Amino acid sequence: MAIEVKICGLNTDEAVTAALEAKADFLGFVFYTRSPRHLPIAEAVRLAAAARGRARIVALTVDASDDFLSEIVDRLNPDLLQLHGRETPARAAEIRALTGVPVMKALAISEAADLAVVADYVASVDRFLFDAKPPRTPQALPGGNGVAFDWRLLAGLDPGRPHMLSGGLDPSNVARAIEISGVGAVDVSSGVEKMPGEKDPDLIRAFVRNARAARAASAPRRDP
Ligand SMILES: O=C(O)c1ccccc1NCC(=O)[C@H](O)[C@H](O)COP(=O)(O)O
Repeated sequence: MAIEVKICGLNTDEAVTAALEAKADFLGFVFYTRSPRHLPIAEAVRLAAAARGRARIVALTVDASDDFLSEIVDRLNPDLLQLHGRETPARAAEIRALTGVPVMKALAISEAADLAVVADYVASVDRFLFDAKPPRTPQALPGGNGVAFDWRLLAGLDPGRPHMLSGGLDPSNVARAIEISGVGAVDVSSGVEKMPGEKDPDLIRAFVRNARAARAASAPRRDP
């Protein structure tokens, strides 16, 4: 079964076109003002128009308010909400009920013990995104830092929901990351950029190609 690929932090027509032509499965738009990938909602709506029906549209937020989430959902109509902050299981369930949109909870991983919270979230979310812990620096973002974690921690894991691996992936390591972790889906942001916030179409194409060429060790769960 083909590996699913999400390209996150898209912010130009050129990058969206590259991701669609490469047949990425998910296109992520970041709504977080501290990020170099942050987009005003109107710009995300414009960029996402080309993607609708060709790839799933993901809206990434960080501890967003009900009002902001409702505005994103009303205007962008995303297929998935990526929760990349400190949202609790109760808050994730609340957001899913409020918006009616499936949610993917990002969990920061550096050791096996960090996976224990999966059980707390499983009833409240539709997908998991396993990402690295951000560096402990004042300027670090909650994600998109280009930092990897030990992919072996995910080998053989069944979190009860479809899951994606992210954190420090790039075209040169994505196939190995898939083979070691056994995941059926991967997510990338800074590994397909020339500099923070500036996507490189060639790297996007190479990432998708190399991910699809990897030998998946396990059958991925599908949908939503
Ligand atoms: O990308 C951002 O700027 C960002 C900001 C705030 C929260 C999350 C963010 N990105 C999350 C992603 O989905 C990234 O794709 C994921 O963390 C992997 O990033 P990278 O290691 O740069 O590939």
